[in-house]
Amino acid sequence: MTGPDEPAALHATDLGFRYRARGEWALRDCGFTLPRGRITALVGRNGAGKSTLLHLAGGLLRPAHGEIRVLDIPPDTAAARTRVALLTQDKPLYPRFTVADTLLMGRKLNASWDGSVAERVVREGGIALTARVGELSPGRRTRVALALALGKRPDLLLLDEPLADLDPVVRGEIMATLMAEAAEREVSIVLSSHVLPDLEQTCDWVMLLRAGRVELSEDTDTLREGHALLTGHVDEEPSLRGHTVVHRRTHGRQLTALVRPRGPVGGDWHVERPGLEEILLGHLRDGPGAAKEAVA
Ligand SMILES: Nc1ncnc2c1ncn2[C@@H]1O[C@H](COP(=O)(O)OP(=O)(O)OP(=O)(O)O)[C@@H](O)[C@H]1O
Repeated sequence: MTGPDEPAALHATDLGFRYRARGEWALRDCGFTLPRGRITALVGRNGAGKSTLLHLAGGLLRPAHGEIRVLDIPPDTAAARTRVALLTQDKPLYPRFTVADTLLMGRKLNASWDGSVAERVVREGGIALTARVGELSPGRRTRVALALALGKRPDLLLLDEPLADLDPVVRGEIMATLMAEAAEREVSIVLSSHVLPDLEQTCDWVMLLRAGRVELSEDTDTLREGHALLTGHVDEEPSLRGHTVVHRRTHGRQLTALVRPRGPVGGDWHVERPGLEEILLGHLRDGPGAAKEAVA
């Protein structure tokens, strides 16, 4: 976790939201700080609350409870609208506009517009400025929407599943563009994604939501160092008492356990350092909050 005085990209206190006054809570009791200058992966099962959180951060929704701040200011202010760009899943673009028209609209709507950045992002995807947006493939439309968001020169970029409809090559290209932008301008990026393998090389902070609550919010190195993948005979299992077993599976008499050790682990285990994907999958399958999810 970051300290309370460190500048935050996103900061929430006791945040709650429900879509209808009497409906289920989509987010509840969320308190977290995402540090600035990082690429944060927002992960969680379907319906965990990722889009809701990004919409709250983008000022499209208002909290029913608690508070969320972006770059230490409220999201529904003019200052936040200038400094924060949100790319939603539906990527609202005008299908009859050409790509050039779309970028011109970006210039007219944003005082801080940088056409060279937007054009570079479009050009890198081999997209003609004369192409009509409605005739582009979904992946190319995503790139145009991203160009519009980056051309705004935001300090915080919120991306709701930007990789969902892209092939692996384009996903890699988009992630490279985002990383370059983050490194060059220290843009803070928060992106929700189900494509775990793509997050390993790019994200340096992870927040995992489960049934509307924050289960993890950590630096990825700390997360890797804090987990161990143990393989051994099932009879060794009692030695795991007192440690957090995030996920376990057996194959015959062999037990493999993803563990968050609380001190030295006894027993006769083969110990490996798991990758980020393995850690996140373990938590998503049945991390500590899984029982709560089952009844949510
Ligand atoms: N417009 C809406 N009206 C009512 N309930 C909604 C609406 N949008 C989302 N929800 C509910 O809020 C909860 C959180 O949904 P949300 O879309 O934020 O999850 P998510 O993690 O983004 O899911 P996914 O990975 O499927 O996109 C879910 O229970 C969902 O059914």
